[in-house]
Amino acid sequence: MSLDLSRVRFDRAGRTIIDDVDATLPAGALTALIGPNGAGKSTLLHLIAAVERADAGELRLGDRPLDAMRRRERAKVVALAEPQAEVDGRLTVEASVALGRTPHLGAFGVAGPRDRAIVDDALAAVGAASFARRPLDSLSGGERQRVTLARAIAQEPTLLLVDEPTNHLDLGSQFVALDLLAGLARDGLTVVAALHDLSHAAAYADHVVVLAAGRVVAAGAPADVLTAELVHEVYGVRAEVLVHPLTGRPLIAVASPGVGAAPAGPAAPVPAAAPAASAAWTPAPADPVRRG
Ligand SMILES: Nc1ncnc2c1ncn2[C@@H]1O[C@H](COP(=O)(O)OP(=O)(O)OP(=O)(O)O)[C@@H](O)[C@H]1O
Repeated sequence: MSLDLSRVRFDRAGRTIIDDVDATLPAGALTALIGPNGAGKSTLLHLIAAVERADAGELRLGDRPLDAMRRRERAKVVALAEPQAEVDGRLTVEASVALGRTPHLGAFGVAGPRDRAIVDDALAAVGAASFARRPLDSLSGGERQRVTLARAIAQEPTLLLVDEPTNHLDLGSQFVALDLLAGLARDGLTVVAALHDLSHAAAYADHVVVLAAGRVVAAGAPADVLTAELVHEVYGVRAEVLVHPLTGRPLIAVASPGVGAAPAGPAAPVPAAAPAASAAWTPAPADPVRRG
């Protein structure tokens, strides 16, 4: 089911943090929510997950307003995985992931074989089965991040919200996490991930929503939205959009305004003109990617 946000506003401490946001996050797709620090990404995820309540506007999942759902029902359909989720650190990984089943348990709160199988599958999906019996507070940041994701997956939601899913993860694990989210979207889930790495968004997202100062400044397919102009306007950095040599997806190369500029001072040589921006990157023969 798609998620539709209509004129959503949220004020906090006399400031408008989310400002008249309209967006459609498609069903069965991975939407990347991007934007600079403080843009409002986490806040928007909190409004969708009912951690906070919007001051105005409507949030609809399919044809149902989220606010019309009872708390338990909403907890069944919407899961939020965020790095700062507060869970007792003395719990084992397994017990923590089993909390994801809470909205689905009957009146006595007893987990059955199906619940346990779902927890096992979620642990396996994030590569956490080998440390399932360890207490949370013994884990590294990356291990903990995987457990947070497993808990949300075990919730079997219709809408999965993930705040910075690659936080703390090593290079290989980042791709495992993103592959997992993209796979869940292919299986029909509506997945929304707040991401900082624009190349991750370009590589994995079906849809991108760009927030800046609480407003949607662009939305659409990654190749249409993630342009050099947009990156400069929103992040204030120079960018060039290349073609990834391995995947063919957009690859956003960025540099701070100072990098590549002429050194200061009278003795500085006059720099050669910068090469014109090219739409595609052809790796040189010596490129290690090509040699492999
Ligand atoms: N409890 C609060 N009281 C006052 N302001 C808040 C509160 N929570 C968030 N804000 C402000 O709301 C704005 C949006 O914060 P939010 O965490 O949603 O941004 P973000 O896009 O997720 O940022 P980041 O990329 O840094 O995680 C920020 O300016 C933040 O300081």
